[in-house]
Amino acid sequence: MANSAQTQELVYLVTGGCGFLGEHVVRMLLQREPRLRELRIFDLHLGPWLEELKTGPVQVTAIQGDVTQAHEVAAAVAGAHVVIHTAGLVDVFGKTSPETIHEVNVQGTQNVIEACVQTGTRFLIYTSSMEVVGPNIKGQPFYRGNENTPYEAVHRHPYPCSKALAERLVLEANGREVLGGLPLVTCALRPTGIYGEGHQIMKDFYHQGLRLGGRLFRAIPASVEHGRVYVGNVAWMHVLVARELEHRAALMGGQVYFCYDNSPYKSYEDFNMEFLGPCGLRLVGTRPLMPYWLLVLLAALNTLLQWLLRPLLLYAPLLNPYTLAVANTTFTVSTDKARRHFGYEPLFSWEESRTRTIRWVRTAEGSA
Ligand SMILES: NC(=O)c1ccc[n+]([C@@H]2O[C@H](COP(=O)([O-])OP(=O)(O)OC[C@H]3O[C@@H](n4cnc5c(N)ncnc54)[C@H](O)[C@@H]3O)[C@@H](O)[C@H]2O)c1
Ligand SMILES: CC(C)CCC[C@@H](C)[C@H]1CC[C@H]2[C@@H]3[C@H](O)C=C4C[C@@H](O)CC[C@]4(C)[C@H]3CC[C@]12C
Repeated sequence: MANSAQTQELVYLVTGGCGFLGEHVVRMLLQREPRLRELRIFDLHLGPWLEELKTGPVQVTAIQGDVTQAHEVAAAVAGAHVVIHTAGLVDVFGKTSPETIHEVNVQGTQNVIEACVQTGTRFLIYTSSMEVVGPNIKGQPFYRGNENTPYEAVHRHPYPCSKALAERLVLEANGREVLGGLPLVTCALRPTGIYGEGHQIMKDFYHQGLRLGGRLFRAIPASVEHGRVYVGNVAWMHVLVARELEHRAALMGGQVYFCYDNSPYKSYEDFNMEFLGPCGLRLVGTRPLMPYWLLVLLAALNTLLQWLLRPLLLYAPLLNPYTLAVANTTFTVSTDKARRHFGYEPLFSWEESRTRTIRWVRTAEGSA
């Protein structure tokens, strides 16, 4: 909790503060940002857990609002020193229309930028995604790449398209004059696949394994490496960037940083087994049990079914051509840019991240 010996003067706003990552950012700020006076949490859906935070030394203000509504965003931003914009529609399963994804992720981000400019907020941190880079539509591998690795970032899917556009808006806004005449300082953080307490897809795989008698069946070759990063470390990076942006504006303004830690490079499924294994699941097969062409066919069939069933119900399975392409393409990051620019070191070791995640999966056992 905040050390009362230090002056509590800062007001932070976290958009999407009730989401998977947002909640970790909120809790991390309360634990590790002693200069915080007020923490505003802006989200479409407010969680009941916010109540317990309201008894601490920092004023916690919960704001139910929609980033697509410019006036709601401006009211929430007014008077904040720092905005951490994590709100977004994370949908690669076709649950939402491309128009809605664009509206929330792109227009919502534009609204946040304009609110900063109009109200005089100088520091904006945007939660971008690895998918701004890739995997691209050609399925080219990105192997242990960094922020400067050349890669043909071409997308068709609405989610990566929206994240790429929003990231560009944020970076281009760096240096814009805000109310009061000072320049806006922005930067973007690009997590790879985040895991940890609250990771819904991990829970879905867990329950699917339980339904299948404690087994999951390998679908993707073990050689396809997938970048993963622990949610606590992603949150810590956000807190550090927010803290350092003012002092290192010339260096950090307009920059992108991949989020990384010491989580091992593994295939998506093998990585999940690091947690699901100790919870009693087994991954069957050292090689994929189905030929890849059959997975491609099933994924295409799912797209067709989704389209046919749309008037009746929402059919949004995990497997579709896009998720298959992402899962089947190597995308891993190896960089130290965050350490060089703002002194980032992961707060949680791999062992601790793993232990915490296993503990969470176990507690999620009965909550299908
Ligand atoms: N989960 C990942 O693996 C991952 C990886 C890279 C980047 N990201 C990015 O991190 C951010 C957070 O992702 P997450 O996994 O925590 O997702 P999440 O869905 O758990 O959280 C997003 C939050 O945004 C809120 N939100 C959605 N639409 C809103 C709107 N119109 N107005 C206000 N709030 C709205 C949601 O209610 C939710 O609380 C997103 O921007 C996402 O693109 C996530
Ligand atoms: C082929 C099936 C058996 C397996 C399907 C797994 C699939 C649902 C997983 C694989 C990779 C996952 C994505 C990856 O971790 C990174 C991100 C970036 C982030 O911005 C949003 C989430 C997303 C797209 C993950 C979604 C689920 C994916 C596609």
